[in-house]
Amino acid sequence: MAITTITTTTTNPGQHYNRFEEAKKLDESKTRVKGLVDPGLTTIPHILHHPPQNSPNPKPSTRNPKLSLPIVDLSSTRSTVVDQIRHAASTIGFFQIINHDIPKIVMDLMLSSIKSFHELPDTTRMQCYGRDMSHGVAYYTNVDLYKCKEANWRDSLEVCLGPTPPEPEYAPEPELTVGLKWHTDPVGLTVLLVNEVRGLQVKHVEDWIDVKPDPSGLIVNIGDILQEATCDFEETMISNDEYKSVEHRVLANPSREPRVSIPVFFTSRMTENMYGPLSEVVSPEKPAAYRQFTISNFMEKYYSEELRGKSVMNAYKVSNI
Ligand SMILES: O=C(O)CCC(=O)C(=O)O
Ligand SMILES: [Fe+2]
Repeated sequence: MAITTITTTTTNPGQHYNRFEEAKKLDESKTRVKGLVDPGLTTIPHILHHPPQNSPNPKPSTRNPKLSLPIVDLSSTRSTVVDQIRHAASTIGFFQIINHDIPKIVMDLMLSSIKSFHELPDTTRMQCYGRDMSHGVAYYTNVDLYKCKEANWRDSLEVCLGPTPPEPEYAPEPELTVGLKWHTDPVGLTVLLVNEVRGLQVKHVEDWIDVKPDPSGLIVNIGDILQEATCDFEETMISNDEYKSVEHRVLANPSREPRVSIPVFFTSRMTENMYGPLSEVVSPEKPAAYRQFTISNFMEKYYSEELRGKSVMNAYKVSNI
């Protein structure tokens, strides 16, 4: 793994700090960002300071004050649902689904069990800390801790659910987050369950839309690689810009109640198969906007950098070759 040392200036001119050393200290202490506030810390370490351009809009958008995520009601007729999803996927790139038949009690139990995991005594939880996904489970603070300039206020429990689920002793638990830099998801589709603590924002043209989650709904967003969920996972495509993988971020959580989110990422296997825009979405008027790629190459590229908007997708644009 390539590790980059980035040294930046503190807010006090003239003072420097070694970002890599601070990242290493945070990682090796296994305290995670939650562990920083547990003893009652009132200031945050420098590594978590973001420049103003990463900060949230101070006010809601004045251009589009009413913008919100489209709702797709899964109890409607199939053709209505298909039309609504197609429209949402090709405009905002995000939508909320309601009437999905997942009992509310199951959703609440998922959220509360994740919260309980993150609240386990340090000694128990620290045993799980690590970035190695070879057993299908990892638990760490900041996926790009050694690559990013500024760290996010976010601890994650990552579980690989398929094709081989984790061994039983590694209990699957998704993740808790209270702050995430703007990014797109390097997957086909993300289905997201969040608790009542707000924070998710979605970029639409020049605005950041505050997502107001429906308590019994699920949020869905289009990822960089749009996937057709066939049984053998072979039919993968980029929709040639027809569907939008949009930038989103999570604001730092000012409340005492932790923000819990459970994103389930649907993606393809890491094969050497070549993927690219499907022939159905390519025409003389709309030639392929992306070159062919392998999922493993795409993922390697994505995780070799810090989380950063659409930079990886753009690297595959035909116009950028
Ligand atoms: O926590 C959230 O609401 C969003 C999480 C997210 O965007 C991600 O994990 O990719
Ligand atoms: Fe995301």
